[in-house]
Amino acid sequence: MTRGLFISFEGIDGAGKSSHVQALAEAFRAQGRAVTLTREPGGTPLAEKLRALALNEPMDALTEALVMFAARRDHLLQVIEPALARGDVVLCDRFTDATFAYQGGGRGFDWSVLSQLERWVQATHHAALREPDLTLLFELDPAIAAQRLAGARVPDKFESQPVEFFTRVAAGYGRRAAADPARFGRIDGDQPRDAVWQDVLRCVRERGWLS
Ligand SMILES: Nc1ncnc2c1ncn2[C@@H]1O[C@H](COP(=O)(O)OP(=O)(O)OP(=O)(O)O)[C@@H](O)[C@H]1O
Ligand SMILES: Cc1cn([C@H]2C[C@H](O)[C@@H](COP(=O)(O)O)O2)c(=O)[nH]c1=O
Repeated sequence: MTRGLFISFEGIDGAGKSSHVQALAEAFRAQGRAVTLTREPGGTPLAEKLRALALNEPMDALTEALVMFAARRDHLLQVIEPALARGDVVLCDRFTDATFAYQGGGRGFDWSVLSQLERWVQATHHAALREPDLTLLFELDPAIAAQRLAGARVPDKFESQPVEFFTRVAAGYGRRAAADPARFGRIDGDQPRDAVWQDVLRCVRERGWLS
């Protein structure tokens, strides 16, 4: 049976990851793979309710981290693990690196507490610590990301944060990538869309997952 693959997409708000999630799903399907396309926070009815709270209601950093991990636990058990067990390619728009980047980097919440929560939440019957096989990290200067988002949509609680917040979020992502460089494909988001897409394809092809 084909082994499941777990790929997450990360970056500060406005870094330009979203359209590439759909395109990568189509590339895998064109080669005969079943794809589960999902997102965090969210991906199940319960986790989508938690998403609405997390993105709209004011709360302290620990509460925010707990809501993200509660949503993740439900999503992992209901969607991600069953899909990987079937042999699907799971493409997830954000996963745990976002909690380290936003709650750890952006909000300044304790990194070691997040690591403990990660170990509890991501231990399942199938894996001692479920993590993506590949994380595509879209990197873009926060000032450019803010310009791209300006006027594009009504900002949520995170998108309304100042550029300095996203500078700390980007540093949080950098810290996660430095700790586990083999898992990360770092993509320069400050390029035309097609060049970004070619970099996405290169990261997946060099692992032998797409021809
Ligand atoms: N390579 C690019 N060059 C210029 N603009 C881009 C590029 N990629 C995306 N954009 C534009 O930037 C904005 C943000 O893109 P997108 O929604 O894909 O970002 P995102 O990383 O998914 O953000 P979020 O996580 O907040 O949803 C959109 O208006 C999109 O059209
Ligand atoms: C998983 C996760 C997400 N966030 C933040 C990051 C974004 O601002 C929103 C999600 O919005 P998107 O448009 O779907 O990217 O939530 C977070 O703060 N912590 C997390 O763990």
